[in-house]
Amino acid sequence: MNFRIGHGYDIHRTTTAPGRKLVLGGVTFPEAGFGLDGHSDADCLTHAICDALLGAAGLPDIGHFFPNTDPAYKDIDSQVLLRRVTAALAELGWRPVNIDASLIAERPKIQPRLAGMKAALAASTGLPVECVGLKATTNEATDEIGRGLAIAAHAVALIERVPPLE
Ligand SMILES: Nc1ccn([C@@H]2O[C@H](COP(=O)(O)O)[C@@H](O)[C@H]2O)c(=O)n1
Ligand SMILES: C[C@@]1(CO)OP(=O)(O)OP(=O)(O)OC[C@H]1O
Repeated sequence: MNFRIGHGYDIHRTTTAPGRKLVLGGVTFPEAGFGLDGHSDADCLTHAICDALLGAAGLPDIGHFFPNTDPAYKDIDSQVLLRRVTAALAELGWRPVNIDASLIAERPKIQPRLAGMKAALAASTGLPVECVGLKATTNEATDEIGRGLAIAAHAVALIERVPPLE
């Protein structure tokens, strides 16, 4: 089989802890006035994409490869992890074809920063930017995300075998 698809989901609580910046899709939002809680930089969008790629390849999830008990991953830039996931897939003869993700965040406004986020994710996965889909929606003030207590992301990824099997 030359193509596989995968899905990933992640959610992180918002925090106003000092020094904790909001990072989504490799882009920092200093104007947000809050960050996300986590062992890494807590970039839930990038974590969901990592899991979609890993799932497509039939591999265990992000926490298996980068445990949240390992000091090596304290505050790590999740683009580093996405590059490592892409490299791990390449070792197994897989490369991403496209990714598509949805961010669920009451704020900040993502739209003005979408191009920068797509560019960062394209660079980390080796994809052309037009093969990176990204959307944002609020949860219309419902539930914890809607009250600004968390930000979540869903992602899907298609990967292909290189070289293709006969
Ligand atoms: N954090 C967000 C959420 C939404 N957007 C943009 O606004 C549009 C409308 O959002 P709804 O939740 O009312 O559907 C959405 O389609 C996005 O373009 C955003 O930029 N940042
Ligand atoms: C990448 C890791 C590393 O600790 O990041 P966290 O910030 O702990 O985020 P989470 O999505 O809960 O789990 C993934 C972890 O492997």
